[in-house]
Amino acid sequence: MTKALIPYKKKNAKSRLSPALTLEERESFVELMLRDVVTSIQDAEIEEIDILTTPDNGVPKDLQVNVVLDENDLNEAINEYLSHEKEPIFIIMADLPLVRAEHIKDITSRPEDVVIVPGKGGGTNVIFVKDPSNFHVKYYGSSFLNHCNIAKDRECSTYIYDSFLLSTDIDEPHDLVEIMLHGHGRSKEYVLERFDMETGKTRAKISSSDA
Ligand SMILES: Nc1nc2c(ncn2[C@@H]2O[C@H](COP(=O)(O)OP(=O)(O)OP(=O)(O)O)[C@@H](O)[C@H]2O)c(=O)[nH]1
Ligand SMILES: C[C@H](OP(=O)(O)O)C(=O)O
Repeated sequence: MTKALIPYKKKNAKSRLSPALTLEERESFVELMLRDVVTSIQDAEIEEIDILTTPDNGVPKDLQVNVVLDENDLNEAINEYLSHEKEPIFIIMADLPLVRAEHIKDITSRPEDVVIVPGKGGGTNVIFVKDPSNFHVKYYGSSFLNHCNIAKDRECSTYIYDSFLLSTDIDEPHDLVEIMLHGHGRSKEYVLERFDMETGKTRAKISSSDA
């Protein structure tokens, strides 16, 4: 049975959003994005969700998830987790509030050994791996290429899942407008409350609602 794994960091999360959000706002906002991701996974009928986080990062108690604590960095913590798993794992980052249940159902029903969803700029937003102990992750930098190479080295058949919404991780202020345009759930409510949208002849962008 497929399990979902969400790596999650709350403390000083999303430093690249600092030009738009204060520390307190970023820490509240990542929790709302996490809630939206969890809801979509539950809507996709994946019953077991593990949130991999560090001891000082409170996961809201009302979420129906398991909390797995590991103080090591992202790659070490995930690789330790994968090394003990025998069933398929759907690894999704917590900064993907645009994910829908349909994406998750499509990805987890693929026949290949590994499915990778690229993030913009070379990152990796989702990895679905059928045999987790035969895989390891290498996030940061051009992690999409790292993960394609790891799958190749392990002789895994691989599918690259092409999706605008799932490739849109929320890293930088300009990504917030995508939540206004295409989001749902609590993160969308938050962004609509906190910012205005500027539209015109150029791309839509956020502006401060109290400007
Ligand atoms: N368990 C764990 N998760 C992490 C850690 N660092 C980041 N994450 C999670 O990994 C995913 C991708 O992280 P980033 O996009 O780099 O998020 P971030 O580190 O909060 O953002 P920046 O400070 O802007 O780089 C998100 O789901 C984070 O919550 C970590 O040290 N441990
Ligand atoms: C974790 C990292 O996220 P990014 O910095 O690309 O958002 C990656 O996808 O390798």
